[in-house]
Amino acid sequence: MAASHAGLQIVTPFTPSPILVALDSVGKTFANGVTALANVSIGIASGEFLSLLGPSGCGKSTALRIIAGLIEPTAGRVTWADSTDADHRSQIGFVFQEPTLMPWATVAENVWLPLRLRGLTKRDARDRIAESLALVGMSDFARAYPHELSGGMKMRVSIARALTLRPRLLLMDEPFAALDELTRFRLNDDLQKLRRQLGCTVVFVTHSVFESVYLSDRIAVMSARPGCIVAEVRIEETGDRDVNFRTSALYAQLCRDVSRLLAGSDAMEPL
Ligand SMILES: Nc1ncnc2c1ncn2[C@@H]1O[C@H](COP(=O)(O)OP(=O)(O)OP(=O)(O)O)[C@@H](O)[C@H]1O
Repeated sequence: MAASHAGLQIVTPFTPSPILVALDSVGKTFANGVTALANVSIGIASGEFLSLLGPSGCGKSTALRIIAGLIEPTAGRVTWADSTDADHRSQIGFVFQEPTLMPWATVAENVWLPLRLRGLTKRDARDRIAESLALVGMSDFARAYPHELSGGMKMRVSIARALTLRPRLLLMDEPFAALDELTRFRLNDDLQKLRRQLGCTVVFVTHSVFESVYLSDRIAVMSARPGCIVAEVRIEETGDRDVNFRTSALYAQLCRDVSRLLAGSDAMEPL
């Protein structure tokens, strides 16, 4: 262990259990010669909230897309602990930075999409659509169109859509980066509740130290490109993550510690 404070543990490396998905020496060099990731190894524990925190361009989205199976790594591999099924897409929900809603379709029709792609009629999907909208507090807007919604509401719909298949793993790529601070805080709180309610595992990409400390059980700090994990920080705070936590001395201390790690990440050896 490299360092320890009340509520924070910096660990090298940390192996949680039971593992849901593991990245083993994963690297990615794109066709244009850009190496986005080098030698990334990390286990994602069932039920944990893991943030990938790093500077812009360090390969966070690339790592997420590799976990999702949207792109293949050029080195190493991704393994799912308890499944030999080659296609894990049905176990994954993906939330992008933009809500990416279909503008011509209602909120309910947007949330129906993943079920529709699996052959469910709107009638068959009705209960699941209603449940998913209720989870994100959007039941009253089922018939609205995206242009009638605020940015935060669109993101709620995008999260509802990602949850319709009740994924084991929710992958979120800077979902709140474009939102104003108050909306972001509210969605952070609601995401905490959702995660507790559904018990799903979350991998969350962000370059916000504050957001990562507020939300995570563990933060993987990445260095600039080619991205690799240089530190893993475990947030030991087990109480509610709420306004009291956000305004506490502990939270301020944790943010300071993680900021320092991030600032020094380029000089650190990969884990
Ligand atoms: N399809 C692609 N082809 C070529 N290069 C790519 C491709 N996708 C990403 N890259 C490059 O890989 C590097 C990592 O990109 P990535 O989007 O994963 O970083 P990031 O950490 O998520 O960045 P940000 O925080 O700004 O979203 C960048 O230099 C980017 O230009």
